[in-house]
Amino acid sequence: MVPAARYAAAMQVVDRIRTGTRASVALRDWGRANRFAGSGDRRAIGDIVHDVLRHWWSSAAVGGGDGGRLRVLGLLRLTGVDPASIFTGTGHAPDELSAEEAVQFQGEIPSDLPSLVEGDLRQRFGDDFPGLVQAMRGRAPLDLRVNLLRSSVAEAEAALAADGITVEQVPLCKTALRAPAGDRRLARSRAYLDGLVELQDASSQAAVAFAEPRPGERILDYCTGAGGKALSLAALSNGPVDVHDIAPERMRDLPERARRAGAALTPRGTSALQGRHWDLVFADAPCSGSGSWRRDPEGRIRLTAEMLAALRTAQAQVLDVCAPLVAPGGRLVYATCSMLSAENEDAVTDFVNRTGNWRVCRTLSLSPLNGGDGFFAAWLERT
Ligand SMILES: C[S@@+](CC[C@H](N)C(=O)[O-])C[C@H]1O[C@@H](n2cnc3c(N)ncnc32)[C@H](O)[C@@H]1O
Repeated sequence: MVPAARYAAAMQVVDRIRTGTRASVALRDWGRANRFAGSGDRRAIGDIVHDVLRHWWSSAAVGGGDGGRLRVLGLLRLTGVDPASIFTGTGHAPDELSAEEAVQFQGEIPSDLPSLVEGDLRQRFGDDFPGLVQAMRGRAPLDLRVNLLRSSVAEAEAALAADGITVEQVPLCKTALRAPAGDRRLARSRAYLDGLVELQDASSQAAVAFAEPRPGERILDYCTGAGGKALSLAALSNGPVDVHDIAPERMRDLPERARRAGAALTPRGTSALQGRHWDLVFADAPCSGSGSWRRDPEGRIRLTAEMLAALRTAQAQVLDVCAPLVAPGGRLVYATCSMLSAENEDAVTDFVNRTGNWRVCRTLSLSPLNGGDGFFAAWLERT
């Protein structure tokens, strides 16, 4: 497919997303209905669609409407691509621009953050808010975590270099390496297949390092999910980690991941937690994911006030259930990949006020302005 035809396809997909279809479903359906398109075409169309999602409101404003065609027009203008080179009307390219569509947008460009959270972020970031908005429109970097159970940072760098993958260290965390975005050799590289490196954003790594998992400690990852943090906890503590999730099926790939990483992870059902204690309980709570909206840009257009309220309830539950699991003298580290006060500082302040015998010792607050995803962590101890 020529580039203009890919943009035309992206317009169709965006039209479906706009009416509520998940982006992954709309892209999959488009691929099934257009079998002539190769994997390179499908990837390129997906990239355009995700760029539109990252510019959801600004592309509509600058393009002059909220349909797929005008959002793609807006995206081209915002990213400095001449629309006339795409809207040619030839072959499978989009039709030429009408006189009305050719009129340039004059006015203030919206932030591409949902109005539900924009005020909070504007207040939090102050003078840095415009920089945050710009950063959130970009694509997320491709970060790796060196698995200290299998390799040193230098050895991992050398193994990646042997497969032609050049990485750079990320200042956010000593185990974090950044690979060129979209480097598809990674999944076949020896460093990855042998468990020397894992895919993990540098801020996630920094949140685990913030919890200071130490050798010999009893550690529970209470919201394990796919297990990225659990593997990281095991590597930093050089010891076993107990893993739990309210939806255990989310941990189904973990035994294989743990085997590859050389990590000792022990699944614990909810009933098996009663009456037991851990020196470190790590609670990577369900959240809006606002810190990773570059990676999952659809999240920003789907978030509703009801979802946020439900997440706040779940976060409070997670904190309340985790508190009694912490051994005397131990710590509870609450983490989210969110940048919203409601899910972060407010959630831990409410917990401290509710329980009366916990305090916040310190917090970590990261955003894309620090170079990785947005992330929050709070170190909580009993008073
Ligand atoms: C942010 S994700 C965890 C991501 C994971 N730690 C990782 O590093 O890939 C949150 C997880 O919390 C789980 N969860 C939600 N509510 C929970 C609860 N009340 N108790 C325990 N886990 C819960 C979800 O099933 C989900 O897997």
